[in-house]
Amino acid sequence: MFLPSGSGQQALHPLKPAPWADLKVGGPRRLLLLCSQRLDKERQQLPVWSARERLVELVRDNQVLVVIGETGSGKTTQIPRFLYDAGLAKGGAVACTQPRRVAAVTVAQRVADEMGTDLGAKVGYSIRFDDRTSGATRIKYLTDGMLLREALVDPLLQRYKVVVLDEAHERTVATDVLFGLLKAVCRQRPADFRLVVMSATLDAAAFTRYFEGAQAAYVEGRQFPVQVMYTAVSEDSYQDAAITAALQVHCEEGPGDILVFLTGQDEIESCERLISEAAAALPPDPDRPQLAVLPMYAALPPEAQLRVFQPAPPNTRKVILSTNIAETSITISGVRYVIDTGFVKSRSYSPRLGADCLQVTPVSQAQARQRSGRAGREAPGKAFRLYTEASFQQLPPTTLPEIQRTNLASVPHLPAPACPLQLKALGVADVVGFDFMDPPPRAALLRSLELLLALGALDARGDLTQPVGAQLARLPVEPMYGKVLLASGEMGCSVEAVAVVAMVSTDVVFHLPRGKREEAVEAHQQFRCREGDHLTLLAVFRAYSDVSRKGHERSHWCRAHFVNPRAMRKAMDIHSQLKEHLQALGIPLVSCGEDTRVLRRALVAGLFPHAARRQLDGSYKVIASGQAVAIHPSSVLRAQNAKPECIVFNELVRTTRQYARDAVVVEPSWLPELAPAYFARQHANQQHNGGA
Ligand SMILES: Nc1ncnc2c1ncn2[C@@H]1O[C@H](COP(=O)(O)OP(=O)(O)OP(=O)(O)O)[C@@H](O)[C@H]1O
Repeated sequence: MFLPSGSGQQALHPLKPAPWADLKVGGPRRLLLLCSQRLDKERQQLPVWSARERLVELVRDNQVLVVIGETGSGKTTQIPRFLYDAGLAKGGAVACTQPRRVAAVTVAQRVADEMGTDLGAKVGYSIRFDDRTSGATRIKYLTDGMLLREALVDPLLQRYKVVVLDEAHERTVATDVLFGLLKAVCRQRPADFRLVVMSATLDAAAFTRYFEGAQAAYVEGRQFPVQVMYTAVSEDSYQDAAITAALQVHCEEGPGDILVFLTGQDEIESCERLISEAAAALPPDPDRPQLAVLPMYAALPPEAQLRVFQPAPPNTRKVILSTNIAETSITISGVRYVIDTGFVKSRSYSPRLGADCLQVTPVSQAQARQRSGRAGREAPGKAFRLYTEASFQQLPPTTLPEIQRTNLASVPHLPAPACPLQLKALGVADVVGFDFMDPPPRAALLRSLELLLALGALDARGDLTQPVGAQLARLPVEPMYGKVLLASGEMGCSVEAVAVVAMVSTDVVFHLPRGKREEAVEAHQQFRCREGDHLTLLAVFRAYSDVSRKGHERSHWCRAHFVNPRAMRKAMDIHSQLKEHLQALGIPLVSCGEDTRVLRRALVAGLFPHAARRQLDGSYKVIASGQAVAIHPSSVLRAQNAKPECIVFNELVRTTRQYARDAVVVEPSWLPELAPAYFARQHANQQHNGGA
């Protein structure tokens, strides 16, 4: 690997803002038909097209079909439609699940374009807090978590005649729970329900064994070849290697956009800066296009994510720096080159911490193949793996199912919490004995049941409690936050609690633009609340709500205060949905005004498993696990001299050390008062283990 010669010697003009920034996805109605005619030709070139009659026949004849086909062969966009066109959804609809929200949205848009209809009409999508479907929707792309939520009110999924579980290799907790539920639905609806399980990288035998009697179908061929390249020797720093490789491709390869897989937002932001700077310093070359660097990660506002999908303007090459959210299902038009660092940030349970943490780990071979697959969607492509071929061979063939590596009590991306809570709400009495394809570790299940017990969602017999457990299962937030909402109703601060939960559920609120960081920090100062991040977010919410909705006043306010306007719009939307949920559950909406004590007590009532206490040396320890944590650098509590004695926090993140993110100051005496059974048990365990 080498940097293009002469780099860093001469500064070029900085990049101009991308002119496609304001484009909207979708187009005028009259263009739809023309567009769909062109797309019809494209879909007929896909490998699944020639297999369509056989696939439809197999689905007709078999209740469960496992489809394996190369990335880009057309599974996601075509198979749901084949089944719909063949009448297999008659009297109902086809649901197609996706592990990621961005995939559900963009694939639905593509299929709507191909069918010449508006999104939300015959084809729609449903993701948490965003439903784009109507009574006319017959093909619905949705996250697997959303299908689980639907199963809560409609356990036999009567509205669907066919469910397609796509990207089944990803094995999120939600998909694994769905496997078990759908197996039961198959048993109970033998005549009018069909299940299709799809992936490019799947152990078909394991699936046909699990879904007894299932057939497997292989779709041969891929549309375009992808040449895979490895490094000759191992790289010391995958970030440096990624930057070098991106510039190398830019300088040496023909036209086409570049998709780089990194692990997280911080890393993406620093690489974005470094690549832009290095590109600006390249020696002038009239034949070389401009470089536009675009980030792509889950916390990015949806509109910013969709910008990645807009074509680059003439004479510009896009470099998209993405986490694994661009790894499966999606097609980013124009991408011909993939740079795979070989790493991913994934959530796993740390027995040492007694909690989940995000850790950078090597990808599996299946993930590496999915990543490479993003390069050959519209033309032949190249994938540059920043590791040696020998290292690839040593990677695990598939990713360990999330259900086997996480704390099941709080899987944050599940819209309704925790699979044990979901399962209980779905009427599964014996969660430990549930027909999981790969059962989670018994200890993890028991731990999550324990947490649900501590939250009052289960009783001592392990049954769902009424009303608390049933209410928690219906709220579209993690059970700990659900508990905050329920407690806030009783304590008299639900107006504030709903706002806080909406704010922690939206995207990153505070905007710190490069070059204006100090100005932004200064502008944020007025919201800072000494008592913690939740109250700071509440202050932003209140200030924003006070601004008139007329004209562009709210946008102006956001700009002046360096607040992300989309995050605020999303928070307002979540806020109104949560309010509706609380009203439906009969929870009163009452305000505590300026009495933050009441609100902080409500936060303790739900977040008590995430309580940490200051030690003599000024460090913190999580009370439940005894592990050391530091308050996250982004927290308002870091800016103060006095360290609070006790905090509760949203989540643990592990970078160079363990951090507690989003923390609020609480009084230690509230913990045993508001969660007596939990802290009595903790105390007993510590005595038993000889701890302090
Ligand atoms: N938004 C889009 N823009 C342009 N082309 C697209 C788009 N979506 C799909 N395609 C085309 O359709 C092909 C098939 O996409 P599809 O997602 O159905 O494949 P797949 O077999 O499900 O792949 P994967 O396993 O990677 O998800 C792509 O390779 C691409 O050529």
